[in-house]
Amino acid sequence: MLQLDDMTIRFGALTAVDAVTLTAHRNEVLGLVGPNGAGKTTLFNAISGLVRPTSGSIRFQDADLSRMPLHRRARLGIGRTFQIPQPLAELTVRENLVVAQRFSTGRTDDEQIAQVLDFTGLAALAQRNAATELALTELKALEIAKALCTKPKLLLLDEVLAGLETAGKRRFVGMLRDLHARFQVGIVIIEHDIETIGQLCNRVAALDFGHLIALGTPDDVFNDPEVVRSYTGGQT
Ligand SMILES: Nc1ncnc2c1ncn2[C@@H]1O[C@H](COP(=O)(O)OP(=O)(O)OP(=O)(O)O)[C@@H](O)[C@H]1O
Repeated sequence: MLQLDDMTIRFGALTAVDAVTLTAHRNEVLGLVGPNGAGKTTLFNAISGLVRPTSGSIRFQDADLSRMPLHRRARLGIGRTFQIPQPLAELTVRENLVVAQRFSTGRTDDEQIAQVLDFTGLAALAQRNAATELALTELKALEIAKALCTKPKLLLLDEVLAGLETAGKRRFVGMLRDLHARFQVGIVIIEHDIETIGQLCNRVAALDFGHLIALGTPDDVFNDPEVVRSYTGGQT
């Protein structure tokens, strides 16, 4: 479904993503792990169109994304969440969803919005101010709701569970599993919590200094000596 081929992203002298070749299959849940600064968010930015790769290619369902603007990628079915929730100030929860949906599909689908509000547990908060009246878990649910409203085929989730307590995490893992089954959407998730990755992902890709250093089942990847070394800084 998504194919990165030999993709490199440089910021001046810094190589943030280094010759990464990686496929996310239709409907799979792929984890993306690696220490801080490994290049995970930059990889998402390149897929969603915020950053242009220095070289290499990105294909999504046979379309070449390399030079495609942001909104066209969203229209093709690529949805994403951000590490820091970014609700639009002054707007209600529902209005945030309308804006996200219009941006990517060009229209408003009230039924879909109602379904998504319901699914993410935000229906009772639909008229609240999104920027000032939501708790952290609700803001995170809104991030997912905004992405779901765009009717994605592939969801890029950037540390969507970070900062949640154990019970909140458990609830979100359940929601993501339901979402995957109900909306038939493929997921790539950046996540630091090994247990969460194990509960959600079929496969995991590990990055270190921009390199893809391991790819396989969660067990294989987290037991890979190079992955362990990347997290411990060589002190094993
Ligand atoms: N716009 C930019 N300009 C310059 N350097 C950047 C830019 N964006 C990211 N970087 C650098 O690229 C490297 C990879 O950053 P990135 O945010 O992709 O890492 P990450 O794996 O997502 O880390 P974290 O887990 O901390 O979010 C880092 O060294 C970062 O400082």
